[in-house]
Amino acid sequence: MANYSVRNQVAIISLCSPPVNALSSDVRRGILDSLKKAEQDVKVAAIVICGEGRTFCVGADITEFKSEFKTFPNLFELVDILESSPKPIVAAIHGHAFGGGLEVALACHYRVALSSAKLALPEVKLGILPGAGGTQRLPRLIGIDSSMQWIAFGDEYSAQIAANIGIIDRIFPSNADILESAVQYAQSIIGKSLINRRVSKLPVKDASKVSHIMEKYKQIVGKKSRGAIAPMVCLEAIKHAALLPYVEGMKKERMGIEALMGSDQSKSLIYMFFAERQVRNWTIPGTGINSKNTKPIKVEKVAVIGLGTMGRGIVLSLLKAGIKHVSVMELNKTARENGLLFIKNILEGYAARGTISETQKRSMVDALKPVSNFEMLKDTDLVIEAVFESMSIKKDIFAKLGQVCKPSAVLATNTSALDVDEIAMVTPKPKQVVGMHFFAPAHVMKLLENVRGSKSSPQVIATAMNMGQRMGKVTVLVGNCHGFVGNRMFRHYTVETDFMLEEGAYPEQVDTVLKKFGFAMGRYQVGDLSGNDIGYRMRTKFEMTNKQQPPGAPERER
Ligand SMILES: CCC[C@H](O)CC(=O)SCCNC(=O)CCNC(=O)[C@H](O)C(C)(C)COP(=O)([O-])OP(=O)([O-])OC[C@H]1O[C@@H](n2cnc3c(N)ncnc32)[C@H](O)[C@@H]1OP(=O)([O-])[O-]
Repeated sequence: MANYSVRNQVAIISLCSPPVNALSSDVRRGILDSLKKAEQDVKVAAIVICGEGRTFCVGADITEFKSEFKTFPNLFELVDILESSPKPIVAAIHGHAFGGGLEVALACHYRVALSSAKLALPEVKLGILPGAGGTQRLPRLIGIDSSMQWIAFGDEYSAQIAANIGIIDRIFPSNADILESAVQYAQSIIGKSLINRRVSKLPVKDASKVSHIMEKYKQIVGKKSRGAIAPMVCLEAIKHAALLPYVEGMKKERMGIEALMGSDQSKSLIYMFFAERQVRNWTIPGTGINSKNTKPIKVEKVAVIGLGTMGRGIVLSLLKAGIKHVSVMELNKTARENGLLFIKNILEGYAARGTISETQKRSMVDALKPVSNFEMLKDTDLVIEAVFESMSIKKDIFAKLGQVCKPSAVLATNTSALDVDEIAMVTPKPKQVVGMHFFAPAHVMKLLENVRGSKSSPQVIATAMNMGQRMGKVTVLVGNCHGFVGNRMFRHYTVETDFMLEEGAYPEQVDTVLKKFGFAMGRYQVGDLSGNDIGYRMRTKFEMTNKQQPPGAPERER
């Protein structure tokens, strides 16, 4: 749906489809009907398209993909109708202009945005390409090179970056009223020629360099998006913008999206998109307790115990989440020094690449508080233990934490398989204990498995879930059983790869095939990173490794 009103010669078309103004068929129809009204009204001299609520528009409605091409106007028809309007149209962007939302904005004659707005063409992350002119209009505005960067990786950019490269015409402060500012802007452009404002009519500036740029991105995409089909199809579509007239380029873009939509890769990525959102709505089966009716405990001070591979990654995740007080406890002096150095080097790297500013880097370093004894953790809100995977060591630590930490402190164990209830029982308040199972390297991997012990209180669970979301993790609540969910799934994968070793393959051969298929790391590389000894200890503990078996006995018999 879209609402229509007129203010001082300016027609306002506001997208109204909470929560994110996705371009469903109703919204597209609403825009078209409003546009007709504005064009027919002689008192209207300019048009503003904006979004109601928290955002401008996040793109096509993913739930309607199956019928996307069937209902008029579909998005690729709508953008051409908008661009050919005889009255100037200004896109007023706040929140997000993503995917089809940005493509609508590119079809408008002017684009203004709040400085806090974010822009992206993230279709590639759904296994498709921008199919409403994005691959044809963006290169005409910002060139082939930047377009390949934006479209083949789908990352989001700030309004300021978008303004610097020519997508946004005017930025307003983040606290400005976007609609009021856009209406004033629209009044200022009334009567101006639209000749250079229709992006599809512009030439592509760096068109002559397309082959060279294409080669560069093919190399990058081949490494960064191994096995993914959509990024290469995106590059091809952008190449056509340089080589073909707009109308022909659009035909190629359409062929690209039709080929990708409905592919297994796209179906899986769309499934993931919704699944990642669904897990935020956690529930404790059979109790009526859920994310909606349980509040997390306020967490300002966090401590991490252990600065090995996992601990370092967890500390970095907390710093990136903006936690201002992260105590790090590692009794071994060399491990402590190495760990802190590792963390600082990673932060330096982020700052050098521009992922964080120098000021953010300094405040993250300031947030690091090395501590040398348990007493120093007494006013910590959340402690995450990330030491060696040994029940006796963990029990020892939790017994001490139970003595020194304040009663409301949440005590989390980063175990990958151990019984959270057994750990909790050594503390005076087992309801404060929960599992937070990170995956190595914890500052990179998006998955966090929070383990609900039989005594964990709803508030403690809510706190762990909330902290995961603050860290930007896909945070899943699971029950307490051997290997939880992640490692139970991973086990089937490792069993099959281990069969291959038994049948004569080398670990590096197995890894090469897996990486070629699209895995970021091979299975044996993962083992080296997280420590093969951990798996060995688990198997031994559960008597799955029978030392009486002769060498060469297949894994299923060991
Ligand atoms: C021909 C077509 C060509 C075109 O090029 C194709 C496209 O545009 S493809 C599209 C290209 N665009 C994209 O890929 C952008 C996809 N969206 C995003 O990346 C994030 O939503 C965004 C970062 C924008 C906001 O993050 P946030 O503030 O944390 O908010 P949130 O993420 O929690 O979402 C809130 C609710 O909205 C739901 N929902 C969201 N988007 C869509 C959608 N497009 N559709 C339907 N639903 C959508 C989401 O499931 C959730 O529902 P629930 O029931 O409450 O769980």
